[in-house]
Amino acid sequence: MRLLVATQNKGKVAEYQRLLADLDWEIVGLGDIGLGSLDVEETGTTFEENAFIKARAYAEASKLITLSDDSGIVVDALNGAPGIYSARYGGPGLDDGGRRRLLLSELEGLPQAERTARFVCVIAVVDPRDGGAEYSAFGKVEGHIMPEERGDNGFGYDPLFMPLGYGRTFGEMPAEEKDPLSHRGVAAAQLPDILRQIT
Ligand SMILES: O=P(O)(O)OP(=O)(O)OP(=O)(O)OC[C@H]1O[C@@H](n2cnc3c(O)ncnc32)[C@H](O)[C@@H]1O
Ligand SMILES: [Mg+2]
Repeated sequence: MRLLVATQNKGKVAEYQRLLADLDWEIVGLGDIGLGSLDVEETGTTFEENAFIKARAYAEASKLITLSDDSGIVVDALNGAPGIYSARYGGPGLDDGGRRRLLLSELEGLPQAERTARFVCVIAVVDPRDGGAEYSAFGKVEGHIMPEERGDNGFGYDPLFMPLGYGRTFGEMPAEEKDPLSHRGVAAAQLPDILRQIT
C-alpha cells in the first residue's frame, strides 16, 4: 500500500521518513507525484480542521491514501499564539530564523516560570476511495521557551523549545531523541493502529 505524506515542509518530511520507516507502507512525497507546487490554504480555526483541509485536498488531487499534519507551538504568555499560525507568525517576510527572533522578542524579560509552552500536532489520514474514510491522531509535548537559541538540529522553533524533564532543547537533540517524545512522534505512534484499519 502507498501512503502520500502531504506536506510542503522539508523538516516534517524528514521526520516522517524516520517515524514511518518500520511500517509496511511505501511512503511517497508531494514531489514524487508531481504535486510539489500545490499549496492548500489553511482556512481552519483549529489544528484538526487544518489537518483535514490539507489531507482532503491532497487526497483528492492524488487519489492516494494521504497523511497531513497541522502543528505548531502554543505559548501560554501569548494566550496561545502563535498556535495554528506558527508557520505564518510575523507575516510572509519572515523565515524560520526570523520567526524565532520575533518569538524571543515577544517574551523578552519573562522569567522561566512564565515561559511555558507546548508543541501540538494533529495528524489527519484520508482514504479517498469509496466511502472516504477519515482518521486522526493527536500529540503534544509540554516545555518552555528558552531565552535564546540553543542547537541547530531539527527545524522551525526547535532551538527555542526545551521539553519538560530534559536539559536540552529539541535543537540540541539528535533525531533519535526528539522523535519518540515530540508532538509528531506521539501522534505518529498511533498510525500503525490507524493504518491497520485501511485495507
Ligand atoms: O502545512 P505544511 O505543508 O505541512 O507545512 P507547514 O510548515 O506550513 O506546516 P504547518 O502549517 O503545520 O505549520 C507548522 C509550523 O509550526 C512549526 N513546527 C511544527 N512542528 C515543529 C517541530 O517539530 N519543530 C519545530 N517547529 C515546528 C514550524 O514552524 C511549522 O512551520
Ligand atoms: Mg502550513
